[in-house]
Amino acid sequence: MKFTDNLPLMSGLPRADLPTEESLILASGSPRRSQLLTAAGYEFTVQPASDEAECGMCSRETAPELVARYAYRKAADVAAKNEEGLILAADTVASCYGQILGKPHNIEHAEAMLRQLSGRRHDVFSGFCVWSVSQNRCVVEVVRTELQMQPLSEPMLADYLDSMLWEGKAGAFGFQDGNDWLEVLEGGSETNVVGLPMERLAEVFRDFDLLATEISTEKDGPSFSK
Ligand SMILES: Cc1cn([C@H]2C[C@H](O)[C@@H](COP(=O)(O)OP(=O)(O)OP(=O)(O)O)O2)c(=O)[nH]c1=O
Repeated sequence: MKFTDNLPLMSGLPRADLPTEESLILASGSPRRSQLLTAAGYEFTVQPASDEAECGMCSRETAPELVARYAYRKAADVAAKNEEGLILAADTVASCYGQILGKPHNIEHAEAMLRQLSGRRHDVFSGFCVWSVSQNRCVVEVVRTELQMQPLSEPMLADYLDSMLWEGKAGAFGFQDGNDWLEVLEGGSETNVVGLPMERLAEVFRDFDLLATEISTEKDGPSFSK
């Protein structure tokens, strides 16, 4: 089987007007998030958050709580460096039977994650934060998508590990990398799986005035449970 990172879901992505006059700043180094925003027709600059924004895993934290907290921290990190701007940050993890799977550290870690997911249902959660520096208000949202991974044969697993496409991807897989190895069961946002739920993002831009809350002084942002 040939694997390529090709984001087949690029047409017809929803786009909404930005809720403030500020320029959009993507606080993420993820190439997928840039590609999705570009494909939807947004203009933006990229300022990845510093690595420290994504640290400190709490043992009792659920996957949606974690991605909400990281998205908020990444947005806060970049907001602190800008006098104005509409900051967009996100974080994505996979979750399988309560275990949170982030980005693999190396090929052995990637293999262990893929063996764990093989043939199983699991969830992908993306949290995102839209933060207006001029208004000092933000929205944090989390979207869940449930997936079924086909059982991976040994040659398929070896091919995918050799391709190195797992690098930098939560759960060590790219939804965009295979042909039919992953099926969406519920929460049908394919863009959510690859790092940014474009449908919900457009709604949040549209309803920002209603949804946004004052930025608190709390380092990890508003408590989030879903
Ligand atoms: C599940 C899945 C994740 N991913 C990617 C999206 C994210 O880039 C990455 C999860 O890591 P994140 O920590 O969410 O993002 P990042 O490190 O790439 O970028 P930044 O922290 O600067 O925002 O996994 C895919 O590309 N395809 C998939 O199917």
